[in-house]
Amino acid sequence: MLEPSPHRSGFACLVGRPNAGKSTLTNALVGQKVAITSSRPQTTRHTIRGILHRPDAQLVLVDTPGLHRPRTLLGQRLNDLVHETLAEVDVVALCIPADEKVGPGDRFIAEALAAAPRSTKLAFVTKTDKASRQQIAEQLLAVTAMGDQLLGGFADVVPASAVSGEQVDVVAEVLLKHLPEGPRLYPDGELTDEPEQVMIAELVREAALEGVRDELPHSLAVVVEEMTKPDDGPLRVHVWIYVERDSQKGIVIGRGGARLKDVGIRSRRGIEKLLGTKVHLDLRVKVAKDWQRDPKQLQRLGF
Ligand SMILES: Nc1nc2c(ncn2[C@@H]2O[C@H](COP(=O)(O)OP(=O)(O)OP(=O)(O)O)[C@@H](O)[C@H]2O)c(=O)[nH]1
Repeated sequence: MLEPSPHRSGFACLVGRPNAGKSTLTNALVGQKVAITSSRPQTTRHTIRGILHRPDAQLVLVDTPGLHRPRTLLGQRLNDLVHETLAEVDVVALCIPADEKVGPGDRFIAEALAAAPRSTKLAFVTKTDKASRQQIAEQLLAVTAMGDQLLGGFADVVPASAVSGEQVDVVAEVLLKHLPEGPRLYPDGELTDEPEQVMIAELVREAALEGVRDELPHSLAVVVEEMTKPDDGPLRVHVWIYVERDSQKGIVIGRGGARLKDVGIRSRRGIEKLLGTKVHLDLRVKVAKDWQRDPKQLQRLGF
């Protein structure tokens, strides 16, 4: 009789430039929307874990913010978070889009990975649906060469598309293959250990950012102030959206409050789906001046 293969478990983390497709790939791997995707860079603020369950393995995916050169205290905090995460995980995968040349941003991150000696390093060439076969082949070579040069080689380099689903199964297999032997870390069926309130805040944040100007992503923080359940009605969720300036408050609220109303309708749908119950959502917009630079405010807003 064949010996059953040992159970594997551990943590993996996808890193890469802003917009490299980390959140979308995380969602494709876990099969549920846990991380927040947006066509704007640098929207992933929290370390969000998705869990991949297999009979013989369990992978805990940690989705970090994009590693970037910090400009503000918030940027610095995000980078610290990334470095802490990198030092702790078993596998780190650098995501590089198939349709964009390997550049200084990718090399900056590869060098940061070299400073985390414990973990296995992989590379995923993402968004292959946007590139020709020729482009993908060239990108695989370029990424492999960069790995050889900067961190002694990637253990595996895999092309995939989270949008078409092509090769996502291979990405999962490769991530699991490099995990150490170990027991189950979480019960079956658990997809994320993010607190509900953080996920609710992220849903509102995503809706509030949809279709607005470029400087807003870094100037917006969302906090769930209170959740109450009256006997005779749906769950009431009170959420505050913080902006830095009055002008930004105007953008979020929109003419006659139309935009905020729309944000409320769209995020309420997501929250109801997440919680599986009817929700009354109360959204308020507040100005917290220069919150990105103020340690006290950052702490209050959960950073
Ligand atoms: N065509 C295509 N688009 C993709 C794919 N994966 C991601 N995208 C798009 O690329 C953009 C960025 O994707 P994200 O997953 O948010 O990227 P990210 O690396 O998590 O970005 P940050 O949170 O800014 O660090 C979004 O508009 C996605 O829809 C893919 O496989 N194919």
